[in-house]
Order: sequence, then structure tokens, then C-alpha cells
Amino acid sequence: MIENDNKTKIAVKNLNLYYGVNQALFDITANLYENKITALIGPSGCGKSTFLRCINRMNDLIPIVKIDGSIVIDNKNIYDKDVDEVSVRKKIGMVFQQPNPFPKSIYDNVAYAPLKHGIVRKGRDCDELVELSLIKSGLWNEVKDKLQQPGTSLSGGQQQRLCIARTIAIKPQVILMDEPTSALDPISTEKIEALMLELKQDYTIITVTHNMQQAARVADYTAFFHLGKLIEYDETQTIFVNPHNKKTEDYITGRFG
Ligand SMILES: Nc1ncnc2c1ncn2[C@@H]1O[C@H](COP(=O)(O)OP(=O)(O)OP(=O)(O)O)[C@@H](O)[C@H]1O
Repeated sequence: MIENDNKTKIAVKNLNLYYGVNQALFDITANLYENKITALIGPSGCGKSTFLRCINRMNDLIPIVKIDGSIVIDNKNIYDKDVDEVSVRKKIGMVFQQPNPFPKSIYDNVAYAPLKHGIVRKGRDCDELVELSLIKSGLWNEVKDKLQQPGTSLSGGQQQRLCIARTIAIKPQVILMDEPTSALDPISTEKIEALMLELKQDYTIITVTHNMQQAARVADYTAFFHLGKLIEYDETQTIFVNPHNKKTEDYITGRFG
């Protein structure tokens, strides 16, 4: 365990995950910290996305998945029988690799979920929430005059910021990002990274990335996975400058993966 003064937002304990008979995660234990960015890195197939999807119970959607262990968020194990996964997903937002706006207007992309969940009613409250979410995602100035245009009419980078606005609009506490910039050009990537650094003031962010420079630029903490095991987890600086495990060192110096 890392010694520090951070507040734990997500406590993962002895987490194992099986896809049918294949075990994909082995006994993962880690505390993920509030208002920090944690990057999950490691070679393809090592379980990063699987681990990320455990945090909002997205893997429950896959029938063959079996999970044991616990993920405690704000003193409650999200895998307890009395927890409903929809309420978990409201608290833990997710942004995917491919920007995936709904086939709706820019406005409706942001307003849809808050209206559905009764967070706001149609009218001024909703307008304000849409505006605030788009301001926070750094998109407002680019879209304020065309809110009724389709979300899909935006550029890839703008669509990804729209998806971030959509996630923020339901007032989550944690934002999970699965390779959020891998489909974007360098300028859009820079914007998303700057946005992540701003958002961490209000949210806990866990991001999967193949881009080690990105992890080094944005993440406070980095977790290195290999073959379903959490090999090393520490401050990003330590992982990249002074890793304790030989496998971590080999990976970050490009010797495998
Ligand atoms: N829906 C699924 N059904 C069965 N096995 C799966 C499923 N999703 C992932 N796996 C397996 O679980 C292991 C971990 O996959 P996962 O996608 O979590 O890795 P990853 O580190 O995110 O990889 P990448 O960097 O390539 O996205 C792999 O062996 C993969 O084949």
C-alpha cells in the first residue's frame, strides 16, 4: 500500500474476475484516491479495461463474467446484493475510446440523462445544466450558437468533449476513461488532457492509456498491469523514474508490450 495523506475514494480488495473459465484479473488490491488522476497502463490484454469496467459494474452486462472481492466506494461495497448497478453507473461516469454521441442534438446529448433520471426538469434548470456541463467540458464557446445541431456534426475531439459534458451532467463523483484520446489528433488530445487536469479538482479520474507520455503528463498515480495482475502501483513519478519491479521497468523502457 502507498503511504500518503490522500483520501481513498475507491478501495479495491482481492478482486478476481473470470470470463467463463478464463481468469482475467488476479487478486487486485488498491486504493484509488479522491481528486487524483490514476492511469492504468500495461500491454494489450493485461486487464486494464476489464478492471476499469469493474468500477462501474459494466462487466455485469456480460453474462459469463464472475467476480469476487470487493470495491468499496464511500464505505459501501458496490458488489453488495442490495446495490443496484444503475445507481452505481450514475455515480461513476464513463467515457469511451470512440466518441459515441447519441444521434440527437448537442443539447439533447447533454440533457437526455439528467431529464431521464429526474435530476432537472425541462426548461431553465435544464438549460443551465446543459450550459454548465458544456462550460466544464471546455466546449461551450464552440457550440453555444448551434445547440440544436446533431452531436455527430462535431469534430472527433469536440464529440469526445461532448461525451465528457454528457458524463458530467449527471453529476458523477468518479469519471472512468477508457483510452479517451486514442482516436483523436494531437491538438484534440492536448485539449482533453488539459480538461482532465481541470476536472480532477471536482472528480476522481481513472483512465486507461497506451500512451505512456500521456500517463506521465496527467496522472498523479499509475498502476501497471501485466497478465491480469497489478504488478506495481505508485506515484507516477516513481513508476516512470524509479520503478521497483523489473517488469514495470521493462515495460516503461519499451522492452516489451
Ligand atoms: N467480453 C469478453 N469475453 C471474454 N474475454 C474477454 C472479454 N473482454 C476481455 N476479455 C479477455 O480478458 C483479458 C483482458 O482484456 P482487457 O480488454 O481487459 O485488456 P486490456 O489491457 O484493456 O487490453 P487492450 O489494451 O488491448 O484494450 C484478455 O485476455 C481478453 O481476451
